[in-house]
Amino acid sequence: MAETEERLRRTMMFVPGNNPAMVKDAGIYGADSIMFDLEDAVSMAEKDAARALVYEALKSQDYGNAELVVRINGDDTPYYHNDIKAMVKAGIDVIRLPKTETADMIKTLEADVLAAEKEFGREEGSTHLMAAIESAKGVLNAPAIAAASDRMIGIALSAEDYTTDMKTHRYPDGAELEFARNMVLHAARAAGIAAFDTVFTNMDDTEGFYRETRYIHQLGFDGKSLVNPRQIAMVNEVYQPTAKEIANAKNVINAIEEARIKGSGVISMNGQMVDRPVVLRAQRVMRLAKASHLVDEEGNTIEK
Ligand SMILES: CC(=O)SCCNC(=O)CCNC(=O)[C@H](O)C(C)(C)COP(=O)(O)OP(=O)(O)OC[C@H]1O[C@@H](n2cnc3c(N)ncnc32)[C@H](O)[C@@H]1OP(=O)(O)O
Ligand SMILES: O=C([O-])CC(=O)C(=O)O
Ligand SMILES: [Mg+2]
Repeated sequence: MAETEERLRRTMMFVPGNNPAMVKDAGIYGADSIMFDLEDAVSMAEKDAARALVYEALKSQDYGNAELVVRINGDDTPYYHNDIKAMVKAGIDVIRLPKTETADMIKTLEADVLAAEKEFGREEGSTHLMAAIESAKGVLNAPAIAAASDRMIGIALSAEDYTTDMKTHRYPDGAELEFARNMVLHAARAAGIAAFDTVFTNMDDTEGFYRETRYIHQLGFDGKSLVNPRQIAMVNEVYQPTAKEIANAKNVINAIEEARIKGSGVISMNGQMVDRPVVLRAQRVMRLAKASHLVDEEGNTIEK
């Protein structure tokens, strides 16, 4: 992937760090990002064993092109420093801080990660960060959290803890999450990083999962945190562009290329103005189409 090209992050799947079979096989399902969990999926008694298991897996398993993320334990726990050290030593791509409430928490994490990179001889700055927003305070501070470090690649809403903090619970229509979703999304976009929607935990409610995914796709989220591999294909299906969107994107890209050759940055295509934002959207559609195996590297439609 070219350095400047935006990475697709439609699916970030939680994998309980204390489950050897799940940790071993996590790469076979095609998630864009695999998120090993050392926090709430792991009981206190298993914290050290889970950290060791994930460390060994990162050193020995091949997870292909998936981005590798770990959700560490918070800085108010005795596990936080050991989690950071082990994961940086193992060369994790991204550390996800749970229950992030302030920009200072990210700045502290950044300093701790830098110290670990120096200690274990890893390239300084190579460990990226993301924050999970799980409380009213976190939501209100989301813009500062998202902009707290150059290492930040995204912020995620975590609705299970958030609705508990708000003294409510999750409803099918999601009205209780409207403000938080919009805050997280705007904070991410303003900082130029990715926005992730929260998990959907009722594995039997396929219709509800599709409804929620279509909704967050419409809002503009990059993707969702997931708890089960069966959810990956459903998210990809919602995020894959339609044949009409792909055809239109190709026309836009061809038209702007012709305009560029003629020395112009804006042209009219079937009565519609085509300029930079339209081109950027078209390029994103083509990236999604490639990732969804609907077109090849050259942009030609793959016949099914
Ligand atoms: C609020 C929060 O903090 S959420 C984040 C913390 N929670 C988690 O991490 C939970 C992760 N998810 C899970 O543990 C499970 O998916 C459950 C408990 C939700 C459902 O479990 P099951 O009903 O057994 O799932 P299912 O039958 O779909 O499993 C099918 C296969 O996928 C595997 N699998 C299921 N979930 C995962 C996962 N998250 N990661 C990797 N593999 C998984 C199973 O091991 C099984 O593999 P097998 O066919 O080789 O035996
Ligand atoms: O990050 C998530 O979506 C899962 C989580 O911890 C929460 O909802 O509290
Ligand atoms: Mg949580």
